[in-house]
Amino acid sequence: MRLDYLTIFPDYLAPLGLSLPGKAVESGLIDVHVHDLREWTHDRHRTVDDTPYGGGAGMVLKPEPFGEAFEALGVDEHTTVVFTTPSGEPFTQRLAEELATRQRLVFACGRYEGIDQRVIDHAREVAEVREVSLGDYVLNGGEVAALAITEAVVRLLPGFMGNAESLVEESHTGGLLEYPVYTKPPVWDGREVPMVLRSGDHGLVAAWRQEQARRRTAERRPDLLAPSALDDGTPIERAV
Ligand SMILES: Nc1ncccc1[N+](=O)[O-]
Repeated sequence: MRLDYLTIFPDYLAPLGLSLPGKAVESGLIDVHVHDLREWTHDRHRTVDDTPYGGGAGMVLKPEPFGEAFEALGVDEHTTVVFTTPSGEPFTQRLAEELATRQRLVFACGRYEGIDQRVIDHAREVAEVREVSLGDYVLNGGEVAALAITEAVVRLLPGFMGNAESLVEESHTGGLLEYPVYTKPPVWDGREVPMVLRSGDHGLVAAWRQEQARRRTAERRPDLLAPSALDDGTPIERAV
């Protein structure tokens, strides 16, 4: 998978060379390119933003640099352009799984009051476009969201996580939150590991974990259990 990032703060995406994504780069699983949007400006001040038509506070990112960057990067029908924006669709594990099937992602990171709408309209004519939000809060820009989405997507790529098994029982994979986990020592701080987990009875352990996952989900995320108004009747997969 090739990943390109368009940003006015390229240093913000430096972590892409570390931890999980870094390993994937070395192994050739992903090909990462971070681009400073100002590469596609031509004035002395390398201007990327201007005041909003219609008035209002703040600045809007101009369309020309993005248009030239998409052209230079060869954005086409084989590309998925991800605009990270608070007005986007919510980022979920399901969307991560969908993006993990794409051959190329180009992240367009907004800043200030956002990107001129014509950039998005133009991109929709030449590529697949997803406007994605990390959550219902306002960050200063889309770089943090691009990093988070990258990590969630890249770790799903076949052959990326050393132990593919660890991808199976995770929060949000089976529609429920993950059960509590324990490791040695058997007693710590006067607290014992639940005996069932040390019973060696895999059936009992699985049942206990399923119950813990359902209880935790009911307490913290009842929305994951209640059929939503948008429910099309597809049953929610249960954690194994
Ligand atoms: N929440 C956000 N705030 C600003 C820019 C991008 C954002 N996001 O979630 O992608």
